[in-house]
Amino acid sequence: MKQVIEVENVTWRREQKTLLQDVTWKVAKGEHWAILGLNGSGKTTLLNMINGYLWPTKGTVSVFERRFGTVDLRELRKSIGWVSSSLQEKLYAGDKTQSVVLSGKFASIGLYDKPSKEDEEYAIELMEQLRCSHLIDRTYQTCSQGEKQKLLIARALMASPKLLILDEPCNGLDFISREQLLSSIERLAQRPDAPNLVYVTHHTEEIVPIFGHCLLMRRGEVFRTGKTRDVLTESVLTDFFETGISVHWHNERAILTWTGHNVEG
Ligand SMILES: Nc1ncnc2c1ncn2[C@@H]1O[C@H](COP(=O)(O)OP(=O)(O)OP(=O)(O)O)[C@@H](O)[C@H]1O
Repeated sequence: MKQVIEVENVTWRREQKTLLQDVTWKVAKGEHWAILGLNGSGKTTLLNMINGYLWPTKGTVSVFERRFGTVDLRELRKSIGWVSSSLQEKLYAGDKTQSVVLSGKFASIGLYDKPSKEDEEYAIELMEQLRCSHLIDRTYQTCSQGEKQKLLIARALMASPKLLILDEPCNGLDFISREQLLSSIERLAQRPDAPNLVYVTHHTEEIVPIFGHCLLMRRGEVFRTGKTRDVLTESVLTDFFETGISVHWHNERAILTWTGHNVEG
């Protein structure tokens, strides 16, 4: 398997609105991508399409070289982890943290099947890797936002996905928790069995060096794809945001400053 995602000339229309317009995006095995775009630019719509929850009006979508329309989507989804705090925030309130992680093995909310000893050990191992094993025996609702995000990533990893989508995982995190979570994600990418990562964010400084490629979405269209260093430049971002942007690289992360005047508050 060489290609993980192949979205070709995809258009999606809903209620006379074109929400995705001729989107082409390819992710090869081993690449980790960041997706950047303003609110409403179509990022979630695109991810829904990759998970087979939406069907393109035009164009084709293949994941793991299997074209939608010819595959069992439920089977395929077992290989895709999607971590989105807004989706899962309320679901596990009273569950023990390790049960939340373990339930990822069964793609269930709550734990209904009896896990094997190996599964239990693997859940603990993942919690250790994500530096959240100290939370064992606590209930999910008592964990902080940053701790919950780590648990949800560990949960997604329980199913050994080949593709892991991290949808704004640093939302609501304080500075330290954010840096800790980014370090966990970097360590995860260095594992020999690491899944391909897709990281959705509004903040370029969260795009750590493991994200070698970047997709810019604007108004339902692909504005630019390419190597992160070629995409996160002053000239590209000034065009993209339609206002003056200066870019300063620090620890191989792009820090943006607004220098333009044509944005109204
Ligand atoms: N089912 C739908 N019917 C009509 N419009 C929709 C539907 N789903 C999304 N939209 C619209 O499509 C546009 C793109 O939405 P989408 O959620 O993909 O953006 P996004 O880039 O993920 O935004 P954000 O960064 O705010 O999460 C928005 O204008 C949204 O209101």
